[in-house]
Amino acid sequence: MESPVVEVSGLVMRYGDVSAVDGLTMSVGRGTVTAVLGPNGAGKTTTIETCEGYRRPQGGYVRVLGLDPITDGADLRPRVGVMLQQGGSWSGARAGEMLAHVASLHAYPLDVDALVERLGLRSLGRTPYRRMSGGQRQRLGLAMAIVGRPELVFLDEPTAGLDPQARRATWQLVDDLRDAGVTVVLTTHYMDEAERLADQVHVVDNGRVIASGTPTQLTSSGAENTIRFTARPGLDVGELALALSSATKVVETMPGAYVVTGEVDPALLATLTAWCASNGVMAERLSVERRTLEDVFLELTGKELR
Ligand SMILES: Nc1ncnc2c1ncn2[C@@H]1O[C@H](COP(=O)(O)OP(=O)(O)OP(=O)(O)O)[C@@H](O)[C@H]1O
Repeated sequence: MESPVVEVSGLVMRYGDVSAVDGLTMSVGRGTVTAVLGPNGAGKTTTIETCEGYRRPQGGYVRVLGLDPITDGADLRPRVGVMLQQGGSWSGARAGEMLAHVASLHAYPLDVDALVERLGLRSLGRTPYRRMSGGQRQRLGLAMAIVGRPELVFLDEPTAGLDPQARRATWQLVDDLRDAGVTVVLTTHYMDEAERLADQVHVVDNGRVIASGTPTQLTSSGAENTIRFTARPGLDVGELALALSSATKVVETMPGAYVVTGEVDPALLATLTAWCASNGVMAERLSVERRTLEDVFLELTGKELR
């Protein structure tokens, strides 16, 4: 099997008495988009910053492109793009200048002008960094992370605080990176973003990975999904439930409104419609509702605030 692009094994990180990362293990395959999700303070940023070589593991190890991010930092820097949660630019610098500077440090940079256009940074003109809005800084940070055509990009909350247009532009850019074979590791609090972008999701809580999989695997594993339909009131829900399977529940929530919960698969749907047909029932407005990644996330990490 191809070796992972990022390998984190048993990582332990503490800040004084605070355990930030507690034996975290995950790997990232080449050319994939991986989302790291977790509540505030779960240890995502600490883990990513360790992969970027900003922190030294206190336990376990981290390999990036097969190298040690600290001792092999000089080899890794031209190959890895980094977008930090907090900007990282000189207060007087202008977007075009910053990008041109970062581009000049790389052998085969992207076209700076095209990138400026793409991320809507053109209108900034001579605006210095300190006067840019949060979203503009964010977009500049993203541009700086990718201008050097890296093989691997770390994006820490790339769309936090962005307006819907900029969010979509960022998503498109991540899609393009994947198409170009670039490996992307991102953290996000937007579950729809993870669902939309990620090939692989790792859910982190209390400094450990507590679930991993594709968004579809996570939303369908052991899933209690739901079918809703309307029909004439007073159907024999007990008999219907029996016809479906022992683990399925059927409830008439209001006269004529039915909710079926259980492991919803194609066979169950077929049995349901067959039962309706043989009982002369016209099921209307039938919909299958899959759990969202947000539902799964809240089930895994609980609902209380961190
Ligand atoms: N420099 C630091 N000094 C002390 N404690 C820190 C420091 N950085 C992080 N921590 C603590 O380590 C834990 C993990 O923080 P981290 O920033 O890695 O979490 P996160 O998952 O990225 O959270 P968020 O989603 O809020 O960005 C938290 O309890 C945090 O308070």
